[in-house]
Amino acid sequence: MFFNRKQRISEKYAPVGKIGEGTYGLVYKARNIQNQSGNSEAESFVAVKKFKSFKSGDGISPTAIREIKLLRELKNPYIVDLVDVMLDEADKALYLVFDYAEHDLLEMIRCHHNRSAPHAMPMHTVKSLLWQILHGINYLHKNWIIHRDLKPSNILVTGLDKPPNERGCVKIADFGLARLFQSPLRPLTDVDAVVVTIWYRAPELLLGAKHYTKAIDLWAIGCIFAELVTSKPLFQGQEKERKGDDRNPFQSDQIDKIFRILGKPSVERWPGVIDLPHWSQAQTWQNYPCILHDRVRGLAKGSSGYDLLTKLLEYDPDKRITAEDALKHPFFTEEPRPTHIAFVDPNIDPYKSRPVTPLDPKKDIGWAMSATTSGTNGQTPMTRPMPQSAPLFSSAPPPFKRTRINDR
Ligand SMILES: Nc1ncnc2c1ncn2[C@@H]1O[C@H](COP(=O)(O)OP(=O)(O)OP(=O)(O)O)[C@@H](O)[C@H]1O
Repeated sequence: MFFNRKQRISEKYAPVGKIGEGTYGLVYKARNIQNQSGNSEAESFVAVKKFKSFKSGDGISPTAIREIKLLRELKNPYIVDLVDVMLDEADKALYLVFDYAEHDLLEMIRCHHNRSAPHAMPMHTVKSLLWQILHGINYLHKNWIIHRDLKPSNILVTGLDKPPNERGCVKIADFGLARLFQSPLRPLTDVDAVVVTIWYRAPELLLGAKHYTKAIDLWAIGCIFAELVTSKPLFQGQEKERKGDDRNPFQSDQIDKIFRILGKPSVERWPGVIDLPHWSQAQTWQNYPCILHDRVRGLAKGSSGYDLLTKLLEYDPDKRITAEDALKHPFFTEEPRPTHIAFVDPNIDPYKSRPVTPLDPKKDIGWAMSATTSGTNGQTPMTRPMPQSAPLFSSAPPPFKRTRINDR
């Protein structure tokens, strides 16, 4: 199924428009043409992620190919489905085709933050989103995959184009790609001024820990939980740019923002902190009282929701709650109970549809323009499913330029 059928991407998916530009490439909305055979099936959409050109001869390693295969085998209701992997011979690009989701948390939160009419996200929605995120991450962690880049734009949510019982459902995106296409501690800014947000980054990484653990995903989930409740990022540090050889500078402002809200960690509370490279510098800073309850007023101090939040935002990664234990927390057995449909009414989607930008012939080359080229001269780019040993990238592909997340 994965490698054995030769087929052009344009035979399976018709581009509709562009929906985004991430670190690795452009993302398009496309119509699934094969689903349209017969009138009975409803129109279905996919998101096609185009990874930038590969040079023939330079290669993706067999290990990376195995990992993409592995990603295709991961199936969970709360993980975005990778439905196809294709190579385009003409524009030398790799296309990953995902199931389409109408929303992401960045846009949903923005809708509640709306300056003219701010309104908090309903607690049923907050709890259902958090519960689904934890289920998806628990599944990934059980499969030994650490997401590493959890943030609101990577948490997708399905809309009304899906059947009623599949609406308002979380689909975690962008997992696994980090390990495939970036070095473990990717610089925060790259040659093309790509900015990676640090707001969801765990304190152990900020203080210089060299290894990713599952606990870093739980920290990010804690930050996202607080943001769902307040419609504002909890720790908004200023990113320090990389200079010269220093690819991962000490993000002192981000750690300062955390200390100012949670208080500075003590060695008694987090014994391992003394082994972290930047602790000697950070420990000299002023101490602050914990004011978390003041920042997350939607969760009363003695409530189960507040208790779960503090367990997710535990400084010591060894003591931080796991996804499995978080799912057993009393917060989820109290009313309102979480459901797999996060909308209050499955027939009403209160969020704006994802903006789709028209295709630009100057930028959207190859398959994205195939809808126009195929009709004229029949020269549609030849695209085929990825062969097992196909060379792609010998090293990480050049990242696309993107806007800062806080500017979006
Ligand atoms: N399966 C999908 N369905 C619908 N939209 C998607 C899908 N996958 C990604 N997107 C959207 O496409 C846009 C770009 O996504 P992408 O993951 O490439 O970048 P990002 O998350 O914005 O940044 P980064 O690459 O740094 O993580 C985002 O708005 C994202 O929500």
